Amino acid sequence: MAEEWTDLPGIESLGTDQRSTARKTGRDKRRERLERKRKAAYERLARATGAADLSELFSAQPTPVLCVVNVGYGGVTGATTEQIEALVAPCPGFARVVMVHGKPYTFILFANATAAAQAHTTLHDRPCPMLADKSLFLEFVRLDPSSFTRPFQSHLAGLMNPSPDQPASQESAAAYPLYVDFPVTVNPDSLLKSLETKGLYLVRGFVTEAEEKHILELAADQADDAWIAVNDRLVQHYGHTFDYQRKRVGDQQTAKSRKFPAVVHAILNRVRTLPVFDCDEQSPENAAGSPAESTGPSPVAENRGGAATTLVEEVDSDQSRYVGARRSLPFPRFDQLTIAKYPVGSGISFHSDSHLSFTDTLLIISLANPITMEFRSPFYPEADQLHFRDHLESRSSPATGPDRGDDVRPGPRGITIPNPVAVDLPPRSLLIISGEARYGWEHAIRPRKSDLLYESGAIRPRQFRVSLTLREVDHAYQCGCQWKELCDRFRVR
Ligand SMILES: O=C(O)CCC(=O)C(=O)O
Ligand SMILES: [Fe+2]
Repeated sequence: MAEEWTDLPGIESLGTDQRSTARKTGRDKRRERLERKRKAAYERLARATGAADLSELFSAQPTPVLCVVNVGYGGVTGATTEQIEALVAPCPGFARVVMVHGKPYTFILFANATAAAQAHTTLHDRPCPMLADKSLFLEFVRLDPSSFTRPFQSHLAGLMNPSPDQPASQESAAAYPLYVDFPVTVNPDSLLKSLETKGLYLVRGFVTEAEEKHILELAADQADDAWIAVNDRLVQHYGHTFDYQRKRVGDQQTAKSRKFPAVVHAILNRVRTLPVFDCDEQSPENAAGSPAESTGPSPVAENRGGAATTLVEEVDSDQSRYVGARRSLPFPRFDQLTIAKYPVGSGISFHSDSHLSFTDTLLIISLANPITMEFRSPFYPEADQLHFRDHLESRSSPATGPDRGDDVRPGPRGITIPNPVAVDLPPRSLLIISGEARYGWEHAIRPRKSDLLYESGAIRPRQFRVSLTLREVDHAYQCGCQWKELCDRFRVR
């Protein structure tokens, strides 16, 4: 099948233009740019599908399904189902668009291979005015079981032929749960509870509406030049700066202010009363945001997710405040605050907050709008999503969730934490990242324009979000954790 692949348009010409820059015309340069984009798009698709050879996925012969290699749903350079539908609607034999949320590609289904071939001729490798003149790269999808993932294949087969005497449906693609490869949003409390065993706690509704309003107003009042642009988000540091180049804590002088806003102190004083914290550890006066006092090594600097997180007692109290395990985490002397503004589409790449710069236990407060944060760990195998789905299938309310069940095999019940795992952060929530979740896992917010909600199966468009991240500077600048691959003490400094 490799020969088939080399016949695919455009692939042979990758990187072949070696002429000197001096003699390049504007047209040559445009062509080169396009070739680079094409190469990157096919490489991205190979990574996203895990295909060793793209001939496993694509056919040189027309089939009724086209894959748009370089347009996915809602990413920064993505599109919506409706945009792609509008683009292909004039093509004879067009049936429907299928976008796999969170993936960089799109499928277009046609009544037959001839119709797909015509659309290929019309659209492939041509600038698309509806998508800011982006050139689309289209391939015919192989319709045998090795193509793409098996679950996707079975969904695709169902879509193409919903019943023997019914033609392929024209319904909106959003009605179909084609999200099999996408890490689901974790809202079931049972799964959140199992994440607590890793040191991750989500406290919904922790910040009051009045506090939220106050902080959002404070943020809105700041002049544009008071914010530092870090990729697509904007940040301000209090207490200490953070140097994103060197990936370590910076000085106090260049921080926006050495003092935290008063409202943050009020919130921190409530945080320390949560059952996860060992309340008697420190007095409230020097517990929160007193950078001038925090010059010696922290009493919790050696904790590193170790014995102090021993489970003491289950607490099953007021749902709106906190439900979780009582632990004896020492309460850090939080002295570094980052306020971040996330415009729609922006995120933060996977990272473990500097082990050397900060002690155990980080806080993330979400304001204004929800966002999905993902956690992954190199210390666990990539999760078998089917096991996780088995668990979800076993929940009692199948009617409220999307129909994900048609290829779920009977499997072990109980909770398997997926890797990566997605946690939805509602506005006014507090996320506590401690112990293994802090040292042995990385977290990220994917830069995209929407999140997929497991509970409803809905796609939730992103909206502007503000976060507060609170950490304790480790003045000893040391770490002895066991999670070496994620520890910056092993990075060249
Ligand atoms: O803003 C957030 O929600 C996360 C920020 C974060 O992970 C960080 O600054 O290290
Ligand atoms: Fe972080």
